Amino acid sequence: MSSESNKSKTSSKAKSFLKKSTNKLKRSFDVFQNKSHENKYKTLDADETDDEKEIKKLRNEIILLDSDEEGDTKHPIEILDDDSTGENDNKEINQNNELTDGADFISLKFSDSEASSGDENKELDNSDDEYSMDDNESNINSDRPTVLNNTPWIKDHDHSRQRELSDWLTMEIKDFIAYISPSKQEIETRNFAVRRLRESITKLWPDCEVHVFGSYATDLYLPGSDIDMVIVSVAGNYDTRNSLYQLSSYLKREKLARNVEVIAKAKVPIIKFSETHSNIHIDVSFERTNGITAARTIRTWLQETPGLRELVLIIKQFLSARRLNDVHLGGLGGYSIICLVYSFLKLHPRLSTNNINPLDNLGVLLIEFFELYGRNFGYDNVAICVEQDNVSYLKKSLYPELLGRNIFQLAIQDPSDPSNNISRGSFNIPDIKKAFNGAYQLLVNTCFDLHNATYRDRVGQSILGNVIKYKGKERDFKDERDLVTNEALQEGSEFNNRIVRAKSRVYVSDNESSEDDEVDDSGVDRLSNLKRQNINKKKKNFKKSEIPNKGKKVDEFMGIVDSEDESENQGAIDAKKLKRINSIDKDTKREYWLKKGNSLP
Ligand SMILES: Nc1ncnc2c1ncn2[C@@H]1O[C@H](COP(=O)(O)OP(=O)(O)OP(=O)(O)O)[C@@H](O)[C@H]1O
Ligand SMILES: [Mg+2]
Repeated sequence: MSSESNKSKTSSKAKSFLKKSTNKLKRSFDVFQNKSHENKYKTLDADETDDEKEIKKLRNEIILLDSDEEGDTKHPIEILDDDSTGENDNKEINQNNELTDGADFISLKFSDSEASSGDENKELDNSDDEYSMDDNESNINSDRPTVLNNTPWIKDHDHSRQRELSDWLTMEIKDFIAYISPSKQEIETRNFAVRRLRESITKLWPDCEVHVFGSYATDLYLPGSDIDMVIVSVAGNYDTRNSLYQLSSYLKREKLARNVEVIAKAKVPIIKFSETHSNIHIDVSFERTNGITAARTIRTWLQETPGLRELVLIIKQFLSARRLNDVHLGGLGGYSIICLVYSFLKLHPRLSTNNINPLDNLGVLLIEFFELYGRNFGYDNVAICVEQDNVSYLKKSLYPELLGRNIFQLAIQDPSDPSNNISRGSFNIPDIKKAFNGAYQLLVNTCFDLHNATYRDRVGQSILGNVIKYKGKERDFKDERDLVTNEALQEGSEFNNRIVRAKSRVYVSDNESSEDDEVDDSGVDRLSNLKRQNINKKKKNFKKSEIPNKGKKVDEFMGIVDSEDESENQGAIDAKKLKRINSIDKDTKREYWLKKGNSLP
């Protein structure tokens, strides 16, 4: 057969594949374009439970944050305190605050009367809108004070001569990301804080390991983001109230922490504090490895999904500026934001068919993100699944474990625990949805206005300014991530590599392998296995039927290695964690072999 006909065969195959996958994706998106879909969000407020009403009430009593105050840098970029003289520091948000009086375009105290304002934007409103744009929002009305001070990222970065507004927006997004990305000094400060805490905590508890997860370990942090740390040990015995209080006293005594708070009664008990040198907020949890696993997954997503970091940081800043990112107040946490953006990008028909380049189309993608989650997403019908190789939408009704008390609750299935809804705490979906819809309209309106403006009027304008609402300290505009290593990111990646190497050495004989065995082959999961084993040891005697009966390398699989095997395994698995696992005490080993022996017929 000629190479020509081969070529045409391949290209028709490729076309048919493209068509099939586009159709599949179109179907996925059809969920949101159901013509008969009835907008039920108008009545969302009425569905609030008493708890939610109470928390809403509380939200209006949030103390204003003062980012300059010693010991509090949690949200240096909060917009709540708009008063540069500092006169209003630490006052409660009251009816005059910009968040409650609707001066921000997301009115947190949304009422029917507010909904009917905004006539000037009527033609852009759709009939379902609960949101109407405030007159003050337009970026380009010359009667208003310049927004230049609030948009430092456009300084010396003028894109006003771009013909396509979407290109301008893409460039502005990139400028903002460079502006908000960490400087060398910020990375060093975070590294130092982690090192200092790790060294001190392992002095107190020599048998523990201190890991970093969350946004610092994934490079998805804003200047004010906290650092999430977890203490893990082979024995798994640090998840007690006693440990919580022991560590919090130690941190205070050693002057490692300020503003220490012990949250003992939560589902995940933690200690919260500010690290004394850096003032960075730290959350320490105990004996939970799922955050480390999640960080590993997110790093992989970032590597394979261009545009993810940019959009996540924009959405994070957007929600943080409106105080809609705090899960304790029903907001959307960092992990949920990542999953929303990731699933959006993976399921975007034009991205998954390689029809457009995400980095060249960040502007359009941002608008589409706001459109999807602000207007079209069927929160009541659709759950999001971000499993490896299976990013998809699920029919919510088939997953009762993901349903919350409210049918409009956002549902994101946790890839490492399918029964966990990552966004279960985010009960304030009505305001989040309004905010996204507001951002959509604001961006569309601003682009429309700028499109019709003269080039002279465009100079010095920003498309993103009112969406971003950045009011933090002036930054140096330097993304210096390539000048200094983020040690948490590096440790995480090294850990990944070790897992890949370890995977190739781990096997169980075919006829004896079980599903459980095959998933649990990472260092972290070995640790979990071992912990589970220890817990079992404490709780019950093994019945014969429950005793593991694995293939010849099951000991390696379980992280339990006899001394003669050690040299071989040590070469492949030089991880500190695994060394620790390998050096578990002889009683555990004996117990394990005993059980193994008992299982023999
Ligand atoms: N509801 C949840 N279910 C399971 N794991 C969660 C949940 N919320 C948080 N986590 C874990 O905690 C980590 C940190 O969560 P967090 O919400 O602080 O996000 P983050 O990426 O660190 O964002 P930020 O920069 O705002 O702190 C997540 O990466 C995830 O591993
Ligand atoms: Mg965090």
